[in-house]
Amino acid sequence: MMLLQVENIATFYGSSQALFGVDFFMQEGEAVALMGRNGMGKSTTIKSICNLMPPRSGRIVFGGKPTDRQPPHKVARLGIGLVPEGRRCFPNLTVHENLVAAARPGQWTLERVNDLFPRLKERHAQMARSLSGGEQQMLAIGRALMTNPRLLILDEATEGLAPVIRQDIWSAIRRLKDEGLSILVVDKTLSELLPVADRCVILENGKSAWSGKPADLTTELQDRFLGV
Ligand SMILES: Nc1ncnc2c1ncn2[C@@H]1O[C@H](COP(=O)(O)OP(=O)(O)OP(=O)(O)O)[C@@H](O)[C@H]1O
Repeated sequence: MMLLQVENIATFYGSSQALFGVDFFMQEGEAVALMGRNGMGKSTTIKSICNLMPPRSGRIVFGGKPTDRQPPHKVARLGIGLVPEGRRCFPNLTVHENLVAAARPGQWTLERVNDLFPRLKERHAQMARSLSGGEQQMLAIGRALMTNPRLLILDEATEGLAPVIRQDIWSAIRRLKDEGLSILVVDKTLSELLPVADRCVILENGKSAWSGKPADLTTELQDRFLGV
C-alpha cells in the first residue's frame, strides 16, 4: 500500500529556491534512504514532508491525504514521527517526561521504548539536558516512536556520535525495520545505511536524480552523486 507520495515539489527559503522538483514515493513497510551530497536538499525535503517548510508547488500525499495547508502538528498527527537533525528534546524535562509528552496510543509504549533503549530506562528520572549526545538521540527516537507513527523519519540520527552508540542506534533501526515500520532515513554512513534500505532516492541540486535498490547503486553512481 502506498504510504507517501512526494510529487515534484519545489520549496523556497524566502526568495531562495532549495528544491526544484523532488519526486519519490514510499510503500508501507519500506525503508527508504534519502541520499545526496551536502546541501542537495535532503533536510529541506524532510521539512517539506512535515510541512515545516511547505512546498510552493507540487504535492505531498501521506496515507492517501494531501498534506498541504495542514500545520506541522496536524501532519504529525497523521502519523509522521520526525527525529530532526540536531535531536531536539525538551532539555528541562526528564527522560520519562520527554517520552510521555507526545505519546499517543498504539503498540509503542514506554515499556517497549525502554526495551529498545535500556540506557533510557536507566536514566528515566534524569533531565534530558544532562544526557550524552547519543542518549539524547535515543530519546529523540523514543519520543518519535511514542507518537506511534506510521512513518519514522530520521535525519542524520548517528551524526557525531561515538562508534559504540552508533552501533546501538543502527541495531535499533534494523529492529524497527524488521518489525515492519516504514522508515525514511538520511545518513552519511553508507556502510550502515545501505544494508538497511529497501530503496535509495538520491537528490542532486534540489532534484531527484536517481532511485533504485542499494544493490544497483554502483561505485560509478556513488562517485557521481555522493562523491565517495
Ligand atoms: N534556513 C535556510 N535558509 C536559506 N537557505 C537554506 C536554509 N536551509 C537550507 N538552505 C539551502 O537549501 C539547500 C538545501 O539544503 P539542505 O539542508 O536541505 O541540504 P541537505 O542535503 O540536507 O544538506 P546536509 O547534508 O548538509 O544536511 C542548500 O542550498 C542550503 O544552503
